[in-house]
Amino acid sequence: MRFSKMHGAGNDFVVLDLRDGRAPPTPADCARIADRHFGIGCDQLLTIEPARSAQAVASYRIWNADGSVAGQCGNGARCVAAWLVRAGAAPAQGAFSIDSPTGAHAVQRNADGDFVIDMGAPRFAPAEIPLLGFVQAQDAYPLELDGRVLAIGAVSMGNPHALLEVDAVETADVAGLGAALQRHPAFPQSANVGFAQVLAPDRIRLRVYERGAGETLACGSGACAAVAVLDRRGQVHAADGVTVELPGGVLRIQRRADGHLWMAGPAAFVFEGEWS
Ligand SMILES: N[C@H](CCC[C@H](N)C(=O)O)C(=O)O
Repeated sequence: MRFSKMHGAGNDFVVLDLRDGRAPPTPADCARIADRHFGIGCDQLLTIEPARSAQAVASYRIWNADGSVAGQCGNGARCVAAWLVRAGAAPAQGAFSIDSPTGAHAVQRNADGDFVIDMGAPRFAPAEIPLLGFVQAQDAYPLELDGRVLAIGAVSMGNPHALLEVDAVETADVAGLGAALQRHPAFPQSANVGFAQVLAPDRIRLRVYERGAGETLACGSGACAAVAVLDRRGQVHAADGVTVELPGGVLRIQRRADGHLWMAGPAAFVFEGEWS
């Protein structure tokens, strides 16, 4: 089966074209493809499939490296958009729409050639994250972890996110705290755990310990989640745009008048291949 290897700010993907209706790989196949020694290697596998909504040019689905299914992938959405343009299935400069597992997303192109994706409105209601043990949305939730009570932000971008503020991302215990929070009973569907350092109202640094993949070099929905939580706390001004510096690259997130977060960033092709 032919595949494309791509990345968005270092978050890397194997992309499969299933628009002919072929069945998607099983979770076990996804994990094998994602394996960086016995397979091709990627953080997530993306399948491109026929559109599910009338206005979209195609739809996509997302599997993490461990074979688990995800509801959203921001870096993956930009790579899907770039893939569709190169395949001639979407306009190179105009706007179009793609269907993610959790809804349709408008796609635009900015002057730098980056893809700009409408990632939708953040969902803060605990029931939508999901987050157990709380009813009302809060700026931070007191969660006990290893005998300490941490103030955790939580939000859904179509997938669950937790957020910890840190003084310096370099020294954050990303793997330790990330894995522990993913196992916390408050997150019944686990979570992508972001570690954010606020530099200014328009600039943050972020590392993300992703559900089903571990720490990645970038997480698009995680960048949106961090900006959403910090914006709600008044620590960044998302309406003016926030630059999110991740280990693999830079994303720009802006809240528009309708409350949706639009994410701009790169999408790169690395190579094409044949999966036997
Ligand atoms: N690990 C995520 C899916 C990939 C998200 C990330 N790669 C992005 O760019 O948003 C989850 O299980 O919800």
